[in-house]
Amino acid sequence: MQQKKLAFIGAGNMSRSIISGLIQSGYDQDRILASNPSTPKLDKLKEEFGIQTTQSNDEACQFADAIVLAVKPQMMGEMCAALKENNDLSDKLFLSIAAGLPVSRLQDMLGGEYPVVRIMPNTPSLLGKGMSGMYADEHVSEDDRQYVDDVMASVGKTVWVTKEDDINGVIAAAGSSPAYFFLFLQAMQEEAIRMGFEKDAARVMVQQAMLGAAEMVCHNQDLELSELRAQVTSKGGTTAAAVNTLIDEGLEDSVAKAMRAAVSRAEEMASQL
Ligand SMILES: NC(=O)C1=CN([C@@H]2O[C@H](COP(=O)(O)OP(=O)(O)OC[C@H]3O[C@@H](n4cnc5c(N)ncnc54)[C@H](OP(=O)(O)O)[C@@H]3O)[C@@H](O)[C@H]2O)C=CC1
Ligand SMILES: O=C(O)[C@@H]1CCC=N1
Repeated sequence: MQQKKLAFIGAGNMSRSIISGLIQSGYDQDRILASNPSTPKLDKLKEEFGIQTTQSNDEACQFADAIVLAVKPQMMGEMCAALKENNDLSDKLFLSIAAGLPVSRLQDMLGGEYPVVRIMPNTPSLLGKGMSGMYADEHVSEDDRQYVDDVMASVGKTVWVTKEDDINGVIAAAGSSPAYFFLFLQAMQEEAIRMGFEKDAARVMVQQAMLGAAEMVCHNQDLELSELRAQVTSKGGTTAAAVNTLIDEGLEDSVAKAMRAAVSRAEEMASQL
């Protein structure tokens, strides 16, 4: 992989996930820098991954060939305004991981038609198990697309979308979705505790079941998900009783509604920011 000097502006959860994955895959730590207004997260990143850190976004900008815009969408306007005021942004490649902010809006904020790749990653990038959807328009060169793909592929799987709006679908299916699974596990753990298990035992059971189920899915690409489910479900047995309850209680409809809510919220953010 090309090892551009890469700066992360905003050293929160998502930057940490990507940086961790990058270091594990051998990216040169001296070519990664993170900036953040407060120091505790920076100190942790420096200690754990040996990367450079600063409290100055301008310093980060001057260091970098490529800049990951990793602040909350609501902070992006103010942060970019200061960046363009104090720095020459020509020759920079921007990678935005912000939900709900289109490339054109980011270019407005940065004050020029700079190359911006929109990325929708997720936090399992921390373990190299991320899923990132990406979009780039004609301002981004083939080389830069390849670089961004290499960066995100080093922390998980990547997919490119050709219509920018499809990034919102990626948010619903992959960016936000780890939280859906955590909620499901949380509900299961709580019920196992009510059934009398210790908290730790309840957690081990549900997490190992989910890990096993995820591995089954990944290792059986030729089988439909419904077939994997059928293999667990004995006729008239316990699984059928449980799964039919989930279906009768409207699980599938709830999941569909939740995913559509994520898309709607991304659209709403795009119109508000
Ligand atoms: N978390 C997730 O699963 C995903 C998040 N995203 C996107 O990633 C982006 C970051 O989210 P996430 O990491 O969760 O958020 P966090 O709140 O964890 O991180 C944001 C960081 O930005 C810092 N910050 C605030 N203002 C500035 C500024 N002016 N200059 C530099 N840094 C600043 C904050 O510092 P401090 O805390 O010190 O104020 C904080 O450390 C968002 O745009 C989100 O949409 C995308 C996909 C998944
Ligand atoms: O909740 C959010 O808005 C961000 C985007 C996807 C995951 N976290």
